[in-house]
Amino acid sequence: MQLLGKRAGAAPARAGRSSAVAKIPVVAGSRSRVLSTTVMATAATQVPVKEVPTKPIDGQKTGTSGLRKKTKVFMSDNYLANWVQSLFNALGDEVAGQTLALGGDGRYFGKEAAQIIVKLAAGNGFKKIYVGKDAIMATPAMSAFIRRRKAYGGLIMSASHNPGGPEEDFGIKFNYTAGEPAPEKITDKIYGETTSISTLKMADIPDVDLSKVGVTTFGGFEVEVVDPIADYLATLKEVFDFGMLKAFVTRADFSMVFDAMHAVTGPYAKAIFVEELGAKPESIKNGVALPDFGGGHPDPNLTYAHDLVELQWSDAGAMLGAASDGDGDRNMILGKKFFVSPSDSVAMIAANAQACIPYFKGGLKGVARSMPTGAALDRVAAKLGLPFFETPTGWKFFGNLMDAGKCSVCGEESFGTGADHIREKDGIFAVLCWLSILAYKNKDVPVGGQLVTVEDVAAEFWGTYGRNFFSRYDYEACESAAAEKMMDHVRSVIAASPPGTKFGAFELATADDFEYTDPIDGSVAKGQGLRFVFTDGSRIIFRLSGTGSAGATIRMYIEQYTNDKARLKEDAQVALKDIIKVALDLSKLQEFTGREKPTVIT
Ligand SMILES: O=P(O)(O)OC[C@H]1O[C@H](O)[C@H](O)[C@@H](O)[C@@H]1O
Ligand SMILES: [Mg+2]
Repeated sequence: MQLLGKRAGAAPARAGRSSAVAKIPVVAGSRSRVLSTTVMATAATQVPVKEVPTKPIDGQKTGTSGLRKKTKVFMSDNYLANWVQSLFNALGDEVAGQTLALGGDGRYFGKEAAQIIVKLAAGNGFKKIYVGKDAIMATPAMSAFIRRRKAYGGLIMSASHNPGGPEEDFGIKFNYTAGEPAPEKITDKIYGETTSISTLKMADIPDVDLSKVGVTTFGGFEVEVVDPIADYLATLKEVFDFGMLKAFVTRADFSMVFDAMHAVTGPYAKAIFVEELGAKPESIKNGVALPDFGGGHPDPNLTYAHDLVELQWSDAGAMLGAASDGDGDRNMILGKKFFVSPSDSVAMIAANAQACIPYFKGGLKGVARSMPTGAALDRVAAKLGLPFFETPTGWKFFGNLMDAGKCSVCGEESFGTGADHIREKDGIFAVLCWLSILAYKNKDVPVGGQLVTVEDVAAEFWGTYGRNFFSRYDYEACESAAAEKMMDHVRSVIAASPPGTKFGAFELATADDFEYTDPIDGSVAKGQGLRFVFTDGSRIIFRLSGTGSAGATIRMYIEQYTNDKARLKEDAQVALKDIIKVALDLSKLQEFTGREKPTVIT
């Protein structure tokens, strides 16, 4: 991937400085006035700029998905401004005259943060910033927006599925020109800049009213407040057959429930499922987006989306149950009394995509999954003769493959599913995929007939491919030193275990610390997870999470394959009991961490 000058022809303007006294007409909403100022102005946009002294702040290193910290930390001193200025410094001259997009998941501090970022964008020579109304834009919607509007990049204010509010988390990340999370080459550079930053370039302009769609200009700088849903919806309409979906969703014998967890997808779900596809308004649960997500933990998994799980396991359960996370990129898919493991979901989508989804009607270019993700997708790739890629954890690793036309559908065990229509994982996309599969498979079933269910789709898949039982145990907020010691111990077990070593009934084929060489740009990512692969294809993997915000989160991933027809519907925890014991024994996890039980089981 070419880093800088990616859209070289687009904006030759330079952010040179002019210290001339500037008389700058300002139109802010209905107000119109003239600012007289002696501060510097960008040559590109003729906006007055204050150079505000600042000092480096420790610990501004970007993790798996941007910078995430406690909201109070983000609100303190120049914490947010330092990071954003460091980003602009890292991008250098490239930003002058460019267009930026901005939005977030609506969490606490988002609107205030947006005002700071607008001023920094103007002060650093951008000529335009799009801001989602009320500073809102779901992560996949931002990716779609950047691509449709050919923006230079976008800033997403989100800590994803982490709780929000004054005592909880805030976050920010940068997505680049193709709508993809910034690659490590950029995030490393940003971090470098945070350690030596001395000046913030803040435009001396008033706050913008973000509650109304419209354009406000300050000299040559433009702020356009946009509907955060329209572009995303337009992209989804290019992927799916909305006519077929509407006909299915409005069937009297179909029901769905989507739990927005009081996070950003509430308004999107209303616009897409209810207004476009005709789902009943009561299909959307917790649809009002709140700055603290109603005090919840907006992570769509069996633990945190428990209201939805309870509903789906009750007699009132819908045919399709789904949930999305804080910023709308994750998804969980449920049938009636049935959970689709994310590793299976991506494989089932890939297996059915060509028949059920217009965007894929020419077939898939290739598929990819992250290393710890269960290997059902591998079997689909083999059967369909598709290129297959195994990447490290983190959506950013799919970007190059997609840009190079090598990957159409990809997914992660961490409730992420997506495709090359954008460069982020996409919760609502996954739900629309499942709706498309159900609509297609039921197209000849008369109303009142025996509908093909989510569980039937899974059973058909397992019947064809066999089943990769998968489970992930999370041990959240462990003491960091203890977690590191455990990982060191596992490394020593790997070093002492040649192929053929027996672990209980399992015979080791290979064990390593996963390393990935990007086939497109040759970049190497090391230390991406300690894995044990056994001769029957079973796997045990240990990683430390890159997204936690307190202590260390240990993730233990377990997988075992069967094509024994009698066992296909077994409960995963029962099927995996023996290998889970092997994993706990070999890692001495309980001994090192003092944890008897995981905090989350997927
Ligand atoms: O296991 P972690 O490092 O916490 O990452 C878990 C997940 O976090 C985010 O959602 C990233 O976008 C994913 O790509 C990643 O799989
Ligand atoms: Mg997310």
